[in-house]
Amino acid sequence: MAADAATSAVLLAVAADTPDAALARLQSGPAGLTAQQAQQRLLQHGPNVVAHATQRGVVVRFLKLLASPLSLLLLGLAVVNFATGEAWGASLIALMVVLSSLLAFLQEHRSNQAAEKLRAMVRTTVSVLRSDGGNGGDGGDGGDNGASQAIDVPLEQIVPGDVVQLSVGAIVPADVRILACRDLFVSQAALTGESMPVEKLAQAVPATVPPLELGNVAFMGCTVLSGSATALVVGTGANTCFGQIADQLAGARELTSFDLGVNKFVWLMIRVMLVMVPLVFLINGYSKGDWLQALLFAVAVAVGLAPEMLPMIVTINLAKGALAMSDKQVIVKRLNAIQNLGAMDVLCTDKTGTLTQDRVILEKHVDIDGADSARVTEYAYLNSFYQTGLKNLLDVAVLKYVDVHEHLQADTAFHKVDELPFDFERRRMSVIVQRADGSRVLICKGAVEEVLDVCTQAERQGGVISLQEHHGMALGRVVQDLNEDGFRVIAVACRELAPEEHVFDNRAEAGLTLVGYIAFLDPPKDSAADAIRALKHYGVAVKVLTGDNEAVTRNVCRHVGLPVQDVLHGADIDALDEAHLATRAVHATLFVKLNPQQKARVIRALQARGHVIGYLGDGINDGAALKTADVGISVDSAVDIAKESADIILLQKNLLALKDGVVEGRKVFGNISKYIRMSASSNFGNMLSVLGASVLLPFLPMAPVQILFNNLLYDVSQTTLASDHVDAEYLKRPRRWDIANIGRAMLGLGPISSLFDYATFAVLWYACGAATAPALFQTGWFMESLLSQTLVVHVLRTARVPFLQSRPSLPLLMTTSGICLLGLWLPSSPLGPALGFVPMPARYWLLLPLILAGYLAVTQAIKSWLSRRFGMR
Ligand SMILES: Nc1ncnc2c1ncn2[C@@H]1O[C@H](COP(=O)(O)OP(=O)(O)OP(=O)(O)O)[C@@H](O)[C@H]1O
Ligand SMILES: [Mg+2]
Repeated sequence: MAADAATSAVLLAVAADTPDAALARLQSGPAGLTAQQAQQRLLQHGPNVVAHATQRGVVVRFLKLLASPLSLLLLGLAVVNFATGEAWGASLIALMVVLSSLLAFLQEHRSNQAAEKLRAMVRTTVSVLRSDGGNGGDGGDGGDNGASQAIDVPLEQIVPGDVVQLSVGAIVPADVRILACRDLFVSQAALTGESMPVEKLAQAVPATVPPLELGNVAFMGCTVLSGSATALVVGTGANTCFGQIADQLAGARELTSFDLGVNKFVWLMIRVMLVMVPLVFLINGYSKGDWLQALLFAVAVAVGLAPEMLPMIVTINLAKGALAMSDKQVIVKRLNAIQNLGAMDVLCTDKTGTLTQDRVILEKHVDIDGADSARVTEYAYLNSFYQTGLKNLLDVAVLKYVDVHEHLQADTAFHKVDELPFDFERRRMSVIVQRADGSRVLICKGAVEEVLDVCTQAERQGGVISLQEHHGMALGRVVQDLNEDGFRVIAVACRELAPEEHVFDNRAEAGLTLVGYIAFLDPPKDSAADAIRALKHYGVAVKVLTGDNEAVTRNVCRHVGLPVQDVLHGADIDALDEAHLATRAVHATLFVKLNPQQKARVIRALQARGHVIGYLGDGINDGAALKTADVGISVDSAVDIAKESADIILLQKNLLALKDGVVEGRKVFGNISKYIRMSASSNFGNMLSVLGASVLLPFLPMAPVQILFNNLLYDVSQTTLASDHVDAEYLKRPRRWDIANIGRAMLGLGPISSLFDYATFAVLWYACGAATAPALFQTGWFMESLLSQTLVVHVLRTARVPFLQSRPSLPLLMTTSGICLLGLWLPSSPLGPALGFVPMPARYWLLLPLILAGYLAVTQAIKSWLSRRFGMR
């Protein structure tokens, strides 16, 4: 709270200063800081990031992994071992914990670095003034009147005192005091949820209002909607209004269904452990009378059940996936988004630039009867030329009319008075310009319906007619015809202003005279049709969410082969409650005339129906949708706010790259689920065996250290699973966490492994004379258990026939066979006696292959049945 008060105090003080005084207060100057000063302040204030998680030292991060509940539990069990004099057991457990934490740490470190490198490729920068430091630069006032230059600096390296330049589409990089600006409008939606643009000015304001209402301060995380500004950085990182909210939210990052599933699985294992372990302890204690050995045995069983490798397996897989995706020009900003990409079954996308090309051409300029009109182009040109908001593709296309510029002498014969920037509710924008003779005109352009709303009359054949009298139908027909021919249409209107009119806000857009329409060709992208087909093939439905109107969007959909089933309008959406919206949204493929909040609401409605939603967009109006979706996808050329909100960035604006990303996401998911299914079934099987053996045998079925060793070796064999191949059929459908299949694997396959364990017990007891030789029994079961678990990986990793129809990756083949050989060699190795192993008789060696072969064959049969019956993989 102290930081809160201090932060606001500085902001309030600076807001009340004149621009010069503000600069002085922060020991800066109009030319900005020198590079050296910036460097110093970066050390002093730290980087401009709100979450500190990534800043921790290496040691701290490692210790944090060691201190996970699971590791602590295991270390506790090691202490139990140690206290009872079982140094071997204690050190084995400790070794396992350190090994799994170390592997997890190294993987995390490597993947963090890789992810950082990838993130750097799409890093957002801000333009900062740096003085050349001619006047030396320790402390004192910055390079006051020295020369300065603007350089692009990553957002993280901004420091208090920096002078930054803001332009349209930029994210405000920190809490800043506006020093100078032109028609600056920002959206504070990220902070206040309020989506209407707020105008910011450079004048000093008294320090009485709540900070968020300061008219000359722009806050970190806000977006510049129009205009431009030079601003002084006041607070960075956690010392910003946004940083303080983010601090409260830290750790509350929404978990994906996959994260939740993994957590549930871990807890299931822990709960099973809590029931099993006391049971095993009591049975063995009573039946054998040696309570100490019973305790150690129970502890070892507990360790065997603990899924200590899971976090590492997940991280390795994600990191590998991110790297594979970067080869396909897909940059992953948030690793967890990878699973969602694989699970995504609906892709929502905006239209302009995604389904259509980045090239919009002004084709027609007509009056209200559809006859060519030069006046329309002239007015449209003045509007695009003088507006300071984002010059989107439409404006760019208008400004291509260079001869209009010369003919009008747009920059000398006119003088800009004011502007009313575009927003997604009004869907129009106006500029007010003054002619040489002093007369002023307001020129408005925007979506046809929205412009007509504010028109009362129209120009026709040199005269003006009232719109009430004019037949509304005929007016619409010109536009409708153009729309049906695939043109995007923008209406242009104007109003001559009375000399006494001086204050301009959105209310000035009333009583306008419609001048005519400009029509653009917005050609569909060649690759879009292929991509939509490919996504459909992979089980991903595509829906279009656009701010544009129905006719134009239908036309684009037709061209890219997207069948339109049902259309929902922004206005319809507002009228529906959550439940009805969800029902309608599932069937609709087209959502038109949406504002940014409606885009997000449609996504929430689909999510409520259990869909996993991807959203692809690149505009200021896509920020909310990108954050709401399970996986937000943007492109490198998008506005900053879209890039910052997205989880995944496509370096090429090509939907086909997205298909590759989806497949890669499913691979990652596939390999993680393999591990989970295998450990669920083998743990369950082991439990059944241990319980039975505890009841039946007069001695322990396996020595505690042997269980620990077995577990360690099996874990090592699994570390290469991330490299494994995934079958083509698996990749065909969206894959999401499926607890039922894990349950089936556990109950269907676990008992089979137990059955063959009992067969081994019989062989050892009756054929190998183990009834009187506990060490022989224990050695025999150790080998069978390790080999069967490790070999069955090859059966369970695929739904097909292993090796013949589906090959494992080389690394997986190497680790699994390496561990098997090690297991076979161990009893006769120098380490053997220390672990309580003895040499096995010839009969065992004859029967072991039969048991293993039988086990693998039966498992293969049951697995095939399960996958046919339940589509389980
Ligand atoms: N620069 C502009 N000048 C005038 N009108 C505009 C301008 N930009 C957009 N509009 C109007 O506002 C409508 C909504 O714009 P918005 O940005 O929400 O959607 P869009 O870019 O057309 O579609 P999408 O959401 O698919 O990107 C546009 O269809 C257009 O009619
Ligand atoms: Mg857009």
